[in-house]
Amino acid sequence: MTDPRLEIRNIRRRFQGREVVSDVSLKVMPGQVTCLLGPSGCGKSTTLRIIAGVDMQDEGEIYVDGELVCDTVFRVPPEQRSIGMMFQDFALFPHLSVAENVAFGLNGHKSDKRARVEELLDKVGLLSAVDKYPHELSGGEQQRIALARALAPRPSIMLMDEPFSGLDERLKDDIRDSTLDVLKSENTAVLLVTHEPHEAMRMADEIALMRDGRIVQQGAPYNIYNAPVDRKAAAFFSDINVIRGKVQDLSVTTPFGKFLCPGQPDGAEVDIVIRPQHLRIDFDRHGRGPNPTPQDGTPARAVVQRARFMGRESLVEFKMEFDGSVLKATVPSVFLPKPGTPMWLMLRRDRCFVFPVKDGSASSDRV
Ligand SMILES: Nc1ncnc2c1ncn2[C@@H]1O[C@H](COP(=O)(O)OP(=O)(O)OP(=O)(O)O)[C@@H](O)[C@H]1O
Repeated sequence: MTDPRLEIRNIRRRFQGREVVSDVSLKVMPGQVTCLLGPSGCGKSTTLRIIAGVDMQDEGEIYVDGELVCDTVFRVPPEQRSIGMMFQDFALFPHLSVAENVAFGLNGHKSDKRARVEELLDKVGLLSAVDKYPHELSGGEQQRIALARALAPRPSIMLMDEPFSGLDERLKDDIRDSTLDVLKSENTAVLLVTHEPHEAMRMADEIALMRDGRIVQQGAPYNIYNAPVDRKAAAFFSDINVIRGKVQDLSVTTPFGKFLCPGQPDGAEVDIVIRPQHLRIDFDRHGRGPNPTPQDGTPARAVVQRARFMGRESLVEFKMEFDGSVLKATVPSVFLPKPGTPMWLMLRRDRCFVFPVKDGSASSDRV
């Protein structure tokens, strides 16, 4: 098996006695994009700065292609780590042309440098801007030039810290996709920091979900989304519904019948978590609903509280007849039943997550 292009092991960093990076380990393979995803202040940027060599860990090691580049005694200087960087403010040099900006970190023959500059400008779709100056370019174009500049010296690793945050919301997805194409064509190993789940899902081969200085879950976007490690991890990617119950004889009673909770002792509290898109809605037939099915379980009667059109989907809030709790369901396209309409809800049991309630996890879903 090939060595990871980048590997960090057991990194810790403390500021004024407070640990902000706690035992973080991860690997990035060549040609792979790993996203370090988490809320503001969880330690993402600090981790990236340590890898770049502009900050120093208190414990742990960093390896590039299997070679140690930094532990707490040995340290390869940042400029010798073959690491490219793109941070939030990717400021180009205003007095240099596009070509000069991209060539900035390049050594060697003038003709070789020019060839590399043109190759990269072609890849980012801005060969025609070669002689322009940064002020003549839009924000998105400047971002693409900054990407070309960072990639020009062929770094084996690219570190990107919220590189799209300054861009117009409507441009972001296009620029993310074209950036990804360029990064893949260069076979660079990328570690991208973001607090936006959508960005991580769109860009990443692998997501490392970070919370309070620790990586709490790591895996392919599909797995992180569909098998979250806990309630907060589920809530980071979408709105969630939470049905809390107490275990009795290995099961919990809910508006949708009994849920099996193997391994949970009597009296233990559990949260049954379901995303709004996994609730199914059916019509009321004079007080009767659809028949139970093995997959959807028992339907539960509910009354529409309110319905809103959200653009791609409609969000409908229901009050459950069983216990007065409120559950949210999303429906593709336009579905706006009137408040007070009785309906039936079913939930895909294979899409529910059951988590034991930990002390202190009562109300907040902040990751
Ligand atoms: N040089 C420093 N001195 C003291 N505290 C610091 C320093 N750098 C970062 N911190 C603290 O460490 C914690 C983690 O910061 P960091 O910038 O790594 O988080 P982040 O997840 O990247 O957040 P954001 O997305 O807001 O940048 C924060 O509480 C921050 O205030």
